[in-house]
Amino acid sequence: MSSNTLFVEKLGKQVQIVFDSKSLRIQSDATAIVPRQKKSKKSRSCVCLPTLETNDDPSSSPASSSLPIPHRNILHANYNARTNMVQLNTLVADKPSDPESTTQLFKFMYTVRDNEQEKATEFCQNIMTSVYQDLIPEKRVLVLINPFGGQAKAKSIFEEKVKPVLEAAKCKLDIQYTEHRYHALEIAKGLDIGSYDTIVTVSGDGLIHEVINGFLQRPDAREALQKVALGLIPAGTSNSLSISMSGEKLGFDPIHNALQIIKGRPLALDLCSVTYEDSRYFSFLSQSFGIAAYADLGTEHMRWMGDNRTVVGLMQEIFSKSTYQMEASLLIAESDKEKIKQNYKSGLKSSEWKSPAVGDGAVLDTIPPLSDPVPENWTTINGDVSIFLASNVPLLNRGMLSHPCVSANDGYIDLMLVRGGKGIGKQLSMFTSVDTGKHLDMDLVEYYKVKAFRLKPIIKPGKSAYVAIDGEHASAKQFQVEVHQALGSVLSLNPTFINTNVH
Ligand SMILES: Nc1ncnc2c1ncn2[C@@H]1O[C@H](COP(=O)(O)OP(=O)(O)OP(=O)(O)O)[C@@H](O)[C@H]1O
Repeated sequence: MSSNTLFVEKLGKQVQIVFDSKSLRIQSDATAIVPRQKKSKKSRSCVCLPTLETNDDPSSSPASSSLPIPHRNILHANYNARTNMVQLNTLVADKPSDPESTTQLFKFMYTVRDNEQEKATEFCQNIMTSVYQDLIPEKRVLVLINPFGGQAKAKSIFEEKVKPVLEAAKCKLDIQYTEHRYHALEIAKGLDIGSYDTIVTVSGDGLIHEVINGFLQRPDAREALQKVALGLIPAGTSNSLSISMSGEKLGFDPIHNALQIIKGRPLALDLCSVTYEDSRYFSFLSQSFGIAAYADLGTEHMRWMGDNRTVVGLMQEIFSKSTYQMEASLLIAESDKEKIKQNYKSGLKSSEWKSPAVGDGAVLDTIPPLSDPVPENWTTINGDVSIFLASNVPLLNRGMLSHPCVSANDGYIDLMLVRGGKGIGKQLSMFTSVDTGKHLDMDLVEYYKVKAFRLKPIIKPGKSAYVAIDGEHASAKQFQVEVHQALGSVLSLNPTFINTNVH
């Protein structure tokens, strides 16, 4: 695409808008001043559009002009015949050279010169076609907000940071506050899937779990999952899926996540079915037994600590030398840690967008029912463990890169296993390495790629046992898990989870 220029006016002065195959530049607008996002109701400060260099000559080279705004950050362009103005809604990076920079919403409005109305219409249409290409512009979005999520900050995060950005992209918003536990599940289960392009949760991981399960309880589960991608606005304490997609900084940034909803593509996600004797549901994050499950569930009374409570819980368990007894059987695809690392690295290099799985109807398991004997080709491990932690995401918490070789859609569950009796010192050094993923290289850490597993907790007299599925309490009875490759999807700007820099 060759560069395309529109001359417009602001306060009687000429401004030049240049749009090319990479970016949009607004030149000679010394008054590009817009209100900064409100910090409090009282303050309303202003901020100038960052410029590389000011230049008053509109015919000069576009290269020596205002800061380029990349296509990804252009939300909307429109010519309004009634007001005779063009409006350009964009996100501008606070630190343009930093790929992890925060951004702010900027709206530019200019008067179109006489006899240039047709050109202005075409100019804006061209911008919209180029910046959206095969993506859906002006998405129809169902927003579910847990008013109590993330220490009750979800509402203000949405109203103050996210809604203005989605509205600037002219998304059509239906906003619903969840009123009780499982409300989000009921909404997803009864959703008219032809009415929305995406369903967005403003919450922690709990609401995401409910939406996925609501879809999977429908007779048209697969169609629902294919048609309505999930969108995330992190407003919980851990936000495990969000940080696994965007990293610990951007994974908590509401504006980055709003952009992900507007400009993201469906990133296919492996989901797991979890089956007990009398129930079956789906998990998108983790299945845990042992001290990590205790850290999640036995520390609810320490919620005021935020995500630090899990670290405190782990320390309690290590120092009290806790172990947990179980019988587990694994359908192992790979058990060699070096091979797992090599496969992860080569998968990351050749990463392309993988489409969510196609199909229709309900999602059935392929492994034998729980009442059948364990198949002969499964590997059984009996005894005491300190950690049995299966995951579909690399980062289960900030600073907890427990599963550095997870791929979003390779069709495997990553299992980290630490057997019992490994000593306080070794376990402590494992936990101090888990933030970088280096614990993987320690002998006490076993790491498997599995297709399915069966786990039977054996509760020791006088002791509690915890099973956590997606960080929530689950029954400590026998259950089994099977992974379903690329069954779900979430809107993402990247075709993979974060690069965990495995060596
Ligand atoms: N109005 C409501 N009243 C009570 N519970 C609710 C309501 N809306 C949602 N919930 C429940 O709150 C649970 C937790 O929600 P969510 O994951 O959004 O927040 P969080 O617990 O703060 O996040 P995290 O799991 O990351 O700590 C969900 O399981 C959901 O069922």
